[in-house]
Amino acid sequence: MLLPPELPDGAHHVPGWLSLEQQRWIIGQFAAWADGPVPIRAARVRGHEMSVKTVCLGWHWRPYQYTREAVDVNGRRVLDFPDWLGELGRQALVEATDDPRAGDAYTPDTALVNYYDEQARMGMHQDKDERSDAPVVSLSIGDTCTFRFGNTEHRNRPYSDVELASGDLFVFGGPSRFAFHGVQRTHAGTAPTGCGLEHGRVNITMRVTGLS
Ligand SMILES: O=C(O)CCC(=O)C(=O)O
Ligand SMILES: [Fe+2]
Repeated sequence: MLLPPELPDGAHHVPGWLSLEQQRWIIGQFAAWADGPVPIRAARVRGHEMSVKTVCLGWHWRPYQYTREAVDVNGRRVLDFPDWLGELGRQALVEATDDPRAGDAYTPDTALVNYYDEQARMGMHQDKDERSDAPVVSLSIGDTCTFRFGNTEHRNRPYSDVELASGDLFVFGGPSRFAFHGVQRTHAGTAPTGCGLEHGRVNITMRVTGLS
């Protein structure tokens, strides 16, 4: 029998957490977010465009800083972080951790919404531009990807390769909040019918910036 990979403390994978109807609805929102006021774009890291395209809510992220205005795109303020997304984040924490209080104090104020085409990847990195150790809640829709979740020390082993499919929830908090992670590849043609996306993968990570 193939057992799911073991994850370090603070990391949780909940397959199929979002219904197809929720996935479709979120993709409808994504289509509007991607149009602007700050259109979706590939952020530049040390002069190179990332293969992933990103649109942000609440705070605009660019390597390696958050601002209210998208100074590296068109200078406009990003859309507000929606209340429904924060509510979903609190539910996600409760269900991922099996702790009914886990969401009580969770008030994410930014979401990075990434679009991966079949070539896109994301190298191993830590999410550490936030001034908060509150958990990151990640939702995936569309094609399955191979997500590598590692340790807080470096990019190398030990790590676990997890297949994140459409509707899956992944949470990393506590001792895993600053673990290295990345997307090794996406698997073209694996998005389920009815998820709202025919090609590619959308990932939403909500975070607490700790900024005001
Ligand atoms: O696409 C994913 O599953 C992870 C995205 C990610 O690590 C990030 O946006 O920092
Ligand atoms: Fe990340």
